[in-house]
Amino acid sequence: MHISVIGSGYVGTTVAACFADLGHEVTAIDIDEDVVDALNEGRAPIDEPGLEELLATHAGDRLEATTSYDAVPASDVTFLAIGTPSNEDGSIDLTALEAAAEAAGEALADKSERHLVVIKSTVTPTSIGDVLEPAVRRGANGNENVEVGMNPEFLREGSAVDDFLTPDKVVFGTDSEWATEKLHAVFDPLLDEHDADVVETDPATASMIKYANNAFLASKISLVNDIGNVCKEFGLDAYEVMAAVGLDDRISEQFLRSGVGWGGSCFPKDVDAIVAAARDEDYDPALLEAAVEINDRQPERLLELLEDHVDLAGARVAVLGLAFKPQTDDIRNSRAIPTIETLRDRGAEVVAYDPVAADNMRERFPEIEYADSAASALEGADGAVVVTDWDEFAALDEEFDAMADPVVVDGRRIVERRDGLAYEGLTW
Ligand SMILES: NC(=O)C1=CN([C@@H]2O[C@H](COP(=O)(O)OP(=O)(O)OC[C@H]3O[C@@H](n4cnc5c(N)ncnc54)[C@H](O)[C@@H]3O)[C@@H](O)[C@H]2O)C=CC1
Ligand SMILES: O=C(O)[C@H]1O[C@H](OP(=O)(O)OP(=O)(O)OC[C@H]2O[C@@H](n3ccc(=O)[nH]c3=O)[C@H](O)[C@@H]2O)[C@H](O)[C@@H](O)[C@@H]1O
Repeated sequence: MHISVIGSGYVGTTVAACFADLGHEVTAIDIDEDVVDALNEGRAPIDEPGLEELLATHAGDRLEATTSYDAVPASDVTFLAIGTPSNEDGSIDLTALEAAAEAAGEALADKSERHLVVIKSTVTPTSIGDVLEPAVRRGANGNENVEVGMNPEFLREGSAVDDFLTPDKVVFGTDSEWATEKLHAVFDPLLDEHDADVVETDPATASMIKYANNAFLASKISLVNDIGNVCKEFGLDAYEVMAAVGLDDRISEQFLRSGVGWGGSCFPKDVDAIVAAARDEDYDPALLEAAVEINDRQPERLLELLEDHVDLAGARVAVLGLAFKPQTDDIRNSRAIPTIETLRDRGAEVVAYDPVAADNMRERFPEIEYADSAASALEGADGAVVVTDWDEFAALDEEFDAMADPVVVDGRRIVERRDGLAYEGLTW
């Protein structure tokens, strides 16, 4: 099959490279020429394990990239993987996706065979019917051969290729059997290799499945954080408690790590977007609002625990970990951001360290100090907090002895407790 993928960011690049690997002819389309050049040279514009290898194998062969939409009508199916950020009020901003949907429609205005345009981006349940399908139709000048479907994506940053190629489920949201069959033709090479559940539904339900998935996972972590805070009050270890709770199949052992909370480019924006969409329909999703509030409070609790040991005004505090999770340099909505902001508000001098994300954080906080190792961040510090669970922090030991006062508040349960180190766990 010939597939065009519009948008070559985290999702679009991964999807395009994986479709090529599954044997399809793929054209990746992006407005960013640097991204297009990188793809054509077989280089990954983003850092994801396994992606560079796939691109190097397929670029110039089954995969090509371009800034032109001319490849759209020549393909059998088109996927749209454009960003869907938040407006100021948390609601979904469809501007970029709507523009790309209309441009895809324009490219298809004269196509005489049926063509499926699939929304891969995360969009609210009314987005396709109210905004995106009309945009495609407007562009296509009413060409009845063009149909719109939805295929939400569940991959995680840091394991994008592996997650895409070994999904638990794939969701096809379509308005016709023909469109469902097209999506089967796209995904059957994957489903032949890997057993995954296939959910066939309509586009609005498919959109909601994606939000329900992310809202559930984010709320699960917030619930675990709430329970973890209670554990801490009783002097109990939330990790021991949740390890036992997770043995219940109905709960599962995954996403039970309590601590400083969830960040990243999707959980915060997606929970905000579905909350805003629900409020638009005059429903207040109280549990989702509470999940956000608990998440916002965790960095503050981390620093309250530090303040039990250190007077923050004038103190030198090491912040270990800046990325929103390990194995990425992505700092979007990282819990390190409110942590650093509050430390500075309280008059602390911040020295930050992350193995890969420091350059990105420097753009956000150019005025703080960045150390080139955890050891040098800790040297002479009056206190330390751990915000990201990088493996290397588990090996820290005598480095704490070089602190002015060896105090660490661990927001991710990664540092080893030992004599001579005042250690506080956030929820243990
Ligand atoms: N990042 C992730 O891990 C996941 C993201 N998603 C969803 O997938 C969607 C895309 O997210 P990302 O890939 O992270 O976004 P991104 O921001 O990394 O990539 C978007 C790409 O679209 C390009 N673009 C913008 N306008 C264009 C146009 N008119 N024509 C062609 N290209 C255009 C940009 O240059 C950029 O390369 C979002 O809705 C997101 O919520 C879903 C699952 C996972
Ligand atoms: O829609 C998306 O973009 C994606 O969002 C998340 O993926 P991602 O944000 O890449 O990363 P996760 O591994 O889910 O971690 C998100 C945040 O939760 C935190 N987390 C995760 C698990 C846990 O037990 N505790 C916890 O605090 C992480 O530290 C991180 O800050 C989802 O896991 C993906 O399924 C989804 O496709």
